[in-house]
Amino acid sequence: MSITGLFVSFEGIDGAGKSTHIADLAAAFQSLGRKVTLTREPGGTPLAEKLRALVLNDAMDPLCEALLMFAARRDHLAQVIEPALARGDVVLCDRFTDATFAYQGYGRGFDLSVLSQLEQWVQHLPNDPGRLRQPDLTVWFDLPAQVAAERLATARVPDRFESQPAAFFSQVAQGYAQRMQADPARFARIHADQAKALVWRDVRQVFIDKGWLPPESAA
Ligand SMILES: Nc1ncnc2c1ncn2[C@@H]1O[C@H](COP(=O)(O)OP(=O)(O)O)[C@@H](O)[C@H]1O
Ligand SMILES: Cc1cn([C@H]2C[C@H](O)[C@@H](COP(=O)(O)OP(=O)(O)O)O2)c(=O)[nH]c1=O
Repeated sequence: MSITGLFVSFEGIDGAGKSTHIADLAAAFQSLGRKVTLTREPGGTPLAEKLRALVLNDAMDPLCEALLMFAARRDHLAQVIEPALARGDVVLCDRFTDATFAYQGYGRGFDLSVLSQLEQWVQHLPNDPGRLRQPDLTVWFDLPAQVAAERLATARVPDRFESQPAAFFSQVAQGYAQRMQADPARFARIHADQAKALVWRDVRQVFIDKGWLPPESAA
């Protein structure tokens, strides 16, 4: 019997807590005997990691930024995500296309219709060009921009996005809210302004409710 692959993306402004919980989810799936592909965007392949280094560090205009995000995504889908899903893996991806709409679209103010067109070109399914590859579930860590800034102040050296002012992240958060409104069935919104253990409890519950993790395996 073939196992169905699962594609889960994790979203939220920088410092929202995605990385903190993705590793625990991977462990929960692995303890069930599932093979997990843990990956991230921009990045996930040698080429896409090179594009990541450029886009996080070098100054460029918003179109260039959007094109590089989708170029990295194209390679990532072809080399990592599609093969992993075909094998039946659980793919846990730290950010995907919602981030491009939220950061380049709502944060930078770039034309959303151009982003939609790029999404069509890059994400059509190899065997079914009429359909787009989208995550089966997107976990959105929703955290006020001010709280995220406080967490990051002590956590790491900021990159080109992390050094943006709180107003930028409020726009990005609005972008995530719009994306969720457009496709509510795909999203699970997590109230990330809680202690880590409570955020983990809520994240875990989303997967239990989907029937993807049994309650006892994730305790
Ligand atoms: N619920 C939480 N409460 C307080 N600090 C947290 C919480 N979740 C994560 N952090 C801390 O905030 C920082 C950013 O978390 P991280 O998981 O790297 O965010 P992201 O991957 O979304 O950018 C880290 O130092 C992390 O330890
Ligand atoms: C995937 C993606 C990320 N980004 C930005 C968001 C983040 O600031 C940055 C890198 O994301 P991320 O890997 O989440 O960084 P970190 O682990 O350091 O929090 O790239 C975009 O602007 N557009 C995109 O399409």
